[in-house]
Amino acid sequence: MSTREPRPSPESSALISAHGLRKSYGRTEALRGASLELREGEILAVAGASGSGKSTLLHCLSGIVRPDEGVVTYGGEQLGLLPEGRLGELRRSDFGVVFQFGQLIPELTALDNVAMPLLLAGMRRGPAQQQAGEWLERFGVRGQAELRPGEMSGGQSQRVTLARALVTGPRVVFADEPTGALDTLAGEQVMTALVHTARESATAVLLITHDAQVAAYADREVVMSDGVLRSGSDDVVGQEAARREG
Ligand SMILES: Nc1ncnc2c1ncn2[C@@H]1O[C@H](COP(=O)(O)OP(=O)(O)OP(=O)(O)O)[C@@H](O)[C@H]1O
Repeated sequence: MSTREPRPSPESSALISAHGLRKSYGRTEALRGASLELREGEILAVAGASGSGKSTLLHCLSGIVRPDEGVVTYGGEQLGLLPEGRLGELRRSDFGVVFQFGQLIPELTALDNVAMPLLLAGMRRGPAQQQAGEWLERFGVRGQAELRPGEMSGGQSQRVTLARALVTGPRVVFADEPTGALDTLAGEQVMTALVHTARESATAVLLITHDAQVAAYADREVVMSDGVLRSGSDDVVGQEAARREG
């Protein structure tokens, strides 16, 4: 369904790299020199205690928040140097985001929610709805196409959210506790659907979770602790370098 060009294998170099990220909110240092790499097609879990800085990291990597210090590079471009317009374009075309809940537009049906990013990208209504329907099918929620978010279960609603995040064929999906509000079975269905689709389309996934069972779906896991990533050999090396420089 994606029209993207073929890309190098998942073993190739970093798609996104972050080096020495620092971000404070008032006196709270949410990030204190975090570095990591996400490779093409890789599923990377970021674990860590509540308040350790995981969501802030995701916001910096996806260009939602600008770090106070440090560099995020995506596909060779430094996000910090991009004008707001280009950053917005990149977020719409190359990045998909899935949060814990509440991202769907409550007034729209599941079908229209999933068609929305395609309409924003300039696709006509008919083809956008057709493509949205195919993505609902893929995530097992075609039967819910005409329902609004308030009329669906949490698991169904999250699968619609995944369809919406993936419908534009992003190269990276940022998922912040995507199963956090679900029971075990619904969580497993959502993770299976996400991982299957990501593998099929070689989409990289940055997955934030405190749940070891969810992290087990990833290729690799790093742990955030007090604003730095403490494990994962590549990342530790990056942080050591950032500390020496900083
Ligand atoms: N917009 C904000 N304004 C003020 N403080 C913030 C903001 N965002 C995050 N923080 C603070 O920064 C720190 C890191 O928060 P962050 O949400 O990144 O952690 P987290 O590891 O994702 O936590 P959780 O697992 O509970 O979601 C926390 O102390 C938090 O209170």
